[in-house]
Amino acid sequence: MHKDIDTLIVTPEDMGRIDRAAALDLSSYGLMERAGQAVAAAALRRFPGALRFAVLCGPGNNGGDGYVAARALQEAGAAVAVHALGETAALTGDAASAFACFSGSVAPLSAYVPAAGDVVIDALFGAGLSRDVPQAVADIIEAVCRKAALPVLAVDLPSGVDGRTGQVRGAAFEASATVTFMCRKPGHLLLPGRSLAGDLEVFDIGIPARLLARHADHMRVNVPAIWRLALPEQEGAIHKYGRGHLAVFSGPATATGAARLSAAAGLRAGAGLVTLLSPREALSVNAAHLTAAMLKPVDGDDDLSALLDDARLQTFVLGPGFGDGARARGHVRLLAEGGRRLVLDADGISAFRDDPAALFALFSGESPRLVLTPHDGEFARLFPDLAQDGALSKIDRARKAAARSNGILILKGADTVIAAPDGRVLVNGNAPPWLATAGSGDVLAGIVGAHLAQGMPAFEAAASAVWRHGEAGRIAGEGLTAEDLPDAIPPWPE
Ligand SMILES: NC(=O)C1=CN([C@@H]2O[C@H](COP(=O)(O)OP(=O)(O)OC[C@H]3O[C@@H](n4cnc5c(N)ncnc54)[C@H](O)[C@@H]3O)[C@@H](O)[C@H]2O)[C@H](O)CC1
Ligand SMILES: [K+]
Repeated sequence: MHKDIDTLIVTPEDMGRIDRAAALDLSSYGLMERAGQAVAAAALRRFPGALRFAVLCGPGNNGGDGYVAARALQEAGAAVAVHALGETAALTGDAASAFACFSGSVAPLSAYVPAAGDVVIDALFGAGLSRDVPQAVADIIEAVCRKAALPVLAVDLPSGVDGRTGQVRGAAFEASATVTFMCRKPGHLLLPGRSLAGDLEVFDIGIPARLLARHADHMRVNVPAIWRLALPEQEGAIHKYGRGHLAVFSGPATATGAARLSAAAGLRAGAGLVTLLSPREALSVNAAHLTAAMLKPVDGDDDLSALLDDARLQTFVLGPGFGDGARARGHVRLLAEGGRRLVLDADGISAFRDDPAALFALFSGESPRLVLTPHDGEFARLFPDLAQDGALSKIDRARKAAARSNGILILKGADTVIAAPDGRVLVNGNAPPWLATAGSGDVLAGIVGAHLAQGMPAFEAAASAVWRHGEAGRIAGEGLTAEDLPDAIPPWPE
């Protein structure tokens, strides 16, 4: 994976480790000073019309950033009201130093009365939030966000958002913007944290990149730089078999549309050839709607076995509109035993709900050639224990599921997570909300299949497919239907 730190995602726990390591070489108060100054600068830049900045400071270093910001705002000539949660005498370390440098008055949090023209600087809790927010904080959040509807600038994270999971602990501010330091945290990217954070600014407070790289896990934002080197060759006229042959299983005559969407997306995403494998009873309905894709009859395992004699057929999509669970299981077994690469989606996933271990056993023990594309409901069918474990973030769930299945997980949603068995994880961020429409997943499965067919490694094939799918959603625009998506799949990024 590429080495840039701008795409790194760092858990609050790892960030704490990084801070401590940085404090060996640098002044940790210096880091806080830069953090607080950056918050003040963002506040002045974003809210030039503010009548007053209400800086709400918590008991830890997030509060410390708040005191630095309050001082900087005051020095800039802005009106500032500072309110503290808990006793300021109990502040320790850098937060105590920041408080000592602030010369204005500090009132209790409970005394804050939101006023029109206020901009709230939320420095109550950041990376150190360890439990649900106290009732007094929930009340202030209600007063600020719901009753007074004031703009909020959050320091590091909106208070109440768990930086590790993006989940709300009791209540959370809804910020117009958030200033965080060095790297994004999972809570900035996973929902609902992502929408509560508003516009995110990542400010460099001077922690050396080598420390970030040394302590960070293998979590990143899904950007083209990560998989660009794994893109298929684009040069010259490549023979259509050279661009790979993708096969997509169709459902019965009453449910063929989903597979055709996958097939159309596969062609647009660059597969040289796409063949729809259709039950005989659905051949005519499929034939009536296909132009560029080819069509072959497959009813049972015997038909499929015969087809697998063709070594050019290496990549399959099974699941969209497929229906029949028993048939799906039989086909998946043949494909696995035949060493094929498989995108398993929708009904293909559900087919293994009674015995997920049987699926994982089929694809165990070698480099991943299974890509699973569940939404949350399908995920719970294969990984019920992970789905129910409230302590896990979406990143944790995808990662554990990838390790267990020896497959690439695309755990779908507006904050899709892509995970590999070796621990690599990407969080996707380019999907517009209107991409969540019927058939959208079928298109994604087809793009993943096309990338696999072109020889990309499974993780990179999946990540780039999720990204192109998101771009297609943007290009097709609001109000799109899934039928619009294949034509909107963009070329590979430069
Ligand atoms: N490199 C950086 O990112 C830097 C970040 N800085 C800021 O420091 C905070 C993290 O500070 P920390 O003291 O670890 O945590 P918090 O201030 O978020 O809160 C800890 C504090 O609050 C108590 N607490 C936790 N949860 C609750 C709760 N639900 N109810 C009541 N009290 C709670 C806990 O016991 C502690 O006392 C980071 O976010 C940045 O803003 C630094 O400026 C340096 C560089
Ligand atoms: K905060």
